Amino acid sequence: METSLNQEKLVEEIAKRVKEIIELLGDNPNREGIKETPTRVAKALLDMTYGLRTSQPTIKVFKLNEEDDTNYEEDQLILLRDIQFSSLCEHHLLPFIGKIHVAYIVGENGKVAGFSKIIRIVNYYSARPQIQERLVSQIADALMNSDIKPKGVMVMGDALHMCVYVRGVKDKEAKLLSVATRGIFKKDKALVNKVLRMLDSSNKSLSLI
Ligand SMILES: Nc1nc2c(ncn2[C@@H]2O[C@H](COP(=O)(O)OP(=O)(O)OP(=O)(O)O)[C@@H](O)[C@H]2O)c(=O)[nH]1
Ligand SMILES: [Zn+2]
Repeated sequence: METSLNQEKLVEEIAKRVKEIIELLGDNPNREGIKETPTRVAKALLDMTYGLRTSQPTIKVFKLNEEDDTNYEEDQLILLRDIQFSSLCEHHLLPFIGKIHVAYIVGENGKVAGFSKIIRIVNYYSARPQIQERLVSQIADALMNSDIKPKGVMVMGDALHMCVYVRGVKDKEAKLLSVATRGIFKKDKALVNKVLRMLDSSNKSLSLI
């Protein structure tokens, strides 16, 4: 984690530059309403990019069948849906916000990931300048390379990009959907479609084949 000393220095240095930007934009950075803004912006930027300065959270795993004799289904499909995320588009440093869905097939070791740890991974890779396609790929790789050693992973992002919403083309409806597949999901299109149906059984157009 960042030390508070580093954090204070960073806030100070970034705030200095934000103050200059406010001036360049034509506002008075010393007026009452805005004089604390450079510090607030600096803190917000640091908060939204903490993933650049910290290491990836550990994915705690549990072994199915460790303490009981339940006959767990082989190749169990696990889907975490509707993980809300916000990230910063690397082209404009504006937020993109939406949902990430993560599916995986339990590997031969019978290990599963702690639910919250996957959300921590989503948050971690979101907390940096990003593009959505890289975000879903990094989450997929983090799970594939973790101790759960799944047979496959599928990560889907569904987000509104503020750089498209508030500026440029100003499209307020367009959402970007991106999917990263690893392992068995690369070969088994029926499995991919099963996940898509689970995510939205009412929207048949989500089918990829
Ligand atoms: N594929 C993808 N594109 C993104 C993402 N975030 C932003 N973009 C796009 O990245 C592109 C950057 O294009 P540029 O032409 O360099 O930027 P620009 O002049 O601001 O483009 P406009 O947005 O069209 O005004 C734009 O088309 C953005 O919509 C993302 O996560 N994935
Ligand atoms: Zn952008």
